[in-house]
Amino acid sequence: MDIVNPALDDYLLAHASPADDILRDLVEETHQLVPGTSMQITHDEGELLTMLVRLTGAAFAVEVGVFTGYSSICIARGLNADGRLLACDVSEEWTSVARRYWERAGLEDRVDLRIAPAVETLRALPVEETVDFAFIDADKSGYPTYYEELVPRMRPGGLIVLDNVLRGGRVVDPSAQDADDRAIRQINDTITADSRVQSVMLPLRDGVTLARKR
Ligand SMILES: C[S@@+](CC[C@H](N)C(=O)[O-])C[C@H]1O[C@@H](n2cnc3c(N)ncnc32)[C@H](O)[C@@H]1O
Repeated sequence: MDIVNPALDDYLLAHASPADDILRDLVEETHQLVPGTSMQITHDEGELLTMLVRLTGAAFAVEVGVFTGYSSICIARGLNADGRLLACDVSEEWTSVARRYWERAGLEDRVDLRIAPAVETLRALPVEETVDFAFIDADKSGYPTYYEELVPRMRPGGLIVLDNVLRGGRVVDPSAQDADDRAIRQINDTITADSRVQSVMLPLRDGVTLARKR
């Protein structure tokens, strides 16, 4: 199911501030490494992340799901001067690409990569309100857990962004019942009912939720 008319999707993509050579090269290399992949966020979503990180004045950000590093570059670029990004993934192979591009973008000192199941990395953080910005874009069945680990660690006014919350429209297809479908419906309903946050779901690409801690 198209979330947005494909022609309008192209138009939207063409009307975000343009990507630089680093991001363009990363897209090309990623598609050579994983042909046909849809895992990488698109450029307009990346611009949105950088803008949101800047708007929240973030100094400490957490990313769950690095892959080859597109979203981490966008987040790290929005951090304030001494900002830090804790980046969680399980793949040495994919994040080795990310490391090269962080270096090329001059961001390697800002990113702390942890190769481990993200739930372990998140649970190892003190339960204190220190996180300014978080982006969740990893295994869909983990979203409810990642969200619950992050909310108590977000500072008031901090923002959690979740990707793929529409699952290509499967959220409104009653016959779509795999574990990921159920997890995404669960987290969408949880966030809507969660008085700790103010939330809105955007029909950008595969659906993006913004949840701001009150
Ligand atoms: C959709 S991709 C992330 C795309 C990335 N945000 C980007 O912009 O290119 C999902 C990533 O989550 C990682 N992942 C899957 N399960 C994970 C887990 N349990 N803990 C941490 N990362 C995980 C995968 O290795 C993969 O790199």
